[in-house]
Amino acid sequence: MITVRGLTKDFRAVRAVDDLDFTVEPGSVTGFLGPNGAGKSTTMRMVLGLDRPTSGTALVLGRPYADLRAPLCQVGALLDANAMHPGRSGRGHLRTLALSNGISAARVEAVIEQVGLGQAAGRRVKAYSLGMRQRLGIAAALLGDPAVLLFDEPVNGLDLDGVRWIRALLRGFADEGRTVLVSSHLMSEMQVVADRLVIVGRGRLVADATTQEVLLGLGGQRVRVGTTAAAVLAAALRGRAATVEQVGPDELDVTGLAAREVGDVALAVGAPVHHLAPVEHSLEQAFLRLTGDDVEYHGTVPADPDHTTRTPEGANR
Ligand SMILES: Nc1ncnc2c1ncn2[C@@H]1O[C@H](COP(=O)(O)OP(=O)(O)OP(=O)(O)O)[C@@H](O)[C@H]1O
Repeated sequence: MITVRGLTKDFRAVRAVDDLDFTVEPGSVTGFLGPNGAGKSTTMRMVLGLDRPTSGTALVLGRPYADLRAPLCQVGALLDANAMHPGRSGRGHLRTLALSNGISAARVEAVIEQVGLGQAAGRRVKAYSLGMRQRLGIAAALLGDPAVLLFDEPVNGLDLDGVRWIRALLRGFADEGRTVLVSSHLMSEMQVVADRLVIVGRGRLVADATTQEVLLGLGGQRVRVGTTAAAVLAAALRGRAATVEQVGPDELDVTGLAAREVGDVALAVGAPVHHLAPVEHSLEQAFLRLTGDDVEYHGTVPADPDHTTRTPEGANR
């Protein structure tokens, strides 16, 4: 388990992490999601004792990382796949780590096989592709067979095979009961792999919920209804405490009532219904709604065709 409480980190004038609170439980994959510069890496570094918090705590298995007796056997981490001695072989890199942590050479061979580097283990790291480095970094994280695993952007730069392999690996670790925290700025990736999401923007917690809850707008299921009596229906729905947004001349988005209830209200006020369906949001849309104001660096993007469906009420602030 990873427990983060009131975690804050300032780099001079920059508040990289701002009073974060969240818990990562064993047995599921928790996605740590946020735009570039949101503070994900800094948070992970503090969990791993590599950066000192300005205030607050980050505990692994109930202790600060520095107090763990055999850290490599309790926590495995992949932070930067390029942080390896380029002149060493993959096997040499793992043996050095193993030696300094009392881990056997047999275990080194086992993790080499587990990550599929058998053929390449004798080659120097500088000849490795990014995908091979990621595999080697993951082998290092697995060396001590730890209960807690942290991966910072593990699919960056990987081809589809590599991405699928990582997905299966993360799922397997969670199913074994390990605690798995995996950061990414790729919403589509997290939608596939994460059971829970901790979403940050500008260092602050934006959402902490199951992936399903985030997809449903953090509990606010939305129903889109097409009717030529939009004004009448909107007034009736508001009378039932629903939130209603006109998204087209003959179209309303309704939050706070199920599709069936919206249909019943329409029938009661005699509003003809042309279509009626729950709106499925992709995680990408939910993410943009949640972090829209918290992106550190905005680029210029084409107009969002779905902009009309955005409302602020899904945000958990
Ligand atoms: N060592 C440092 N010195 C000064 N500022 C830093 C340092 N490390 C991070 N920052 C700043 O802290 C903020 C958070 O950065 P961080 O790398 O933690 O974000 P991130 O969510 O991991 O981003 P990315 O997805 O781009 O990796 C940024 O504004 C960054 O510029």
